[in-house]
Amino acid sequence: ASRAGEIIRDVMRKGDLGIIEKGENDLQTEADRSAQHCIIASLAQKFPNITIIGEEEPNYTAVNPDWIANNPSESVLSKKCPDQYNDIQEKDVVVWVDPLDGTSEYAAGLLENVTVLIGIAVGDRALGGVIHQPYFTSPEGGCIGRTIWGLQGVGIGGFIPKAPTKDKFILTTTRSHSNPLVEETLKKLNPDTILRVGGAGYKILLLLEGKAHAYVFASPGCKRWDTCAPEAILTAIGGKLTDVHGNLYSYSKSTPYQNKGGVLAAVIEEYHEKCRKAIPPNILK
Ligand SMILES: Nc1ncnc2c1ncn2[C@@H]1O[C@H](COP(=O)(O)O)[C@@H](O)[C@H]1OP(=O)(O)O
Ligand SMILES: [Mg+2]
Ligand SMILES: [Mg+2]
Ligand SMILES: [Mg+2]
Repeated sequence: ASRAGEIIRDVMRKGDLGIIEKGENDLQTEADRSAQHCIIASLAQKFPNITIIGEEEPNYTAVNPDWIANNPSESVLSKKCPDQYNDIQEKDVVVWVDPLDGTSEYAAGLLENVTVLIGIAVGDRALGGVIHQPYFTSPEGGCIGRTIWGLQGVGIGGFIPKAPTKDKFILTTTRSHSNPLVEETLKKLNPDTILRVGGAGYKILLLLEGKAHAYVFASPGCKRWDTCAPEAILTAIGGKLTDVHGNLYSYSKSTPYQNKGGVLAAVIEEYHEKCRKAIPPNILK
């Protein structure tokens, strides 16, 4: 994920984004293509028998050898693998790759919103995930980029979550893909503040930082690669990511890609429940 983050920064630095319109309000850039190539080639080389599903169309040109990441995180490898994973076979693993989440914001120069998402599923369930934020700068300055990971049974790493304030009710939602359903739902939930930012990954970072209580997007639009890594990370610390009905998405290799029931996510289950109960039947329908 961090190698992909370097590629994303390189493309922006060179200035030629190579934008293609995949559909209405749906862009792809050279950074999306190259970052996906890097992640898929790196994973496929090491784990030839897993299934990898990426957002972008596969790119069959030879991969730049410089893009093959081969420097595993020692701090992650030092953790004990929970016994529940001992019998997992490579062929049972599905990796959902969103090489650049927040493409609209990347193209608009809102770079903090950009993340790289890699989610690991076994069977239906999202078990592990990585969110890399390539344009994060620490308040002390210096190091660019941060990587947050989570694995059920282990917890999360790279980040210490903060609890949100109890004095206000803050929601986060889409910046660039709103519609009347999304807006009606937000109105019904009656938050004190709505943080409209780009990317599913970035909204999960806002939840982990305690800047918002819940992520509410009552509309189709997101796909499995947007939510697999976020769901795994939230679940690893007792949080929840579901559709607006409260149902978990399947991440098996045969599942449809569209998250037709929208997104409802929170680190603290109480806030997930509060939002779920307040979504009116006409929206759920
Ligand atoms: N209508 C849509 N068309 C394409 N992608 C969408 C749409 N709605 C959401 N997404 C994807 O979900 C992410 C989160 O949505 P939003 O930023 O609107 O909250 C987007 O950054 C985008 O991912 P990506 O940028 O990887 O294509
Ligand atoms: Mg996209
Ligand atoms: Mg995305
Ligand atoms: Mg993307």
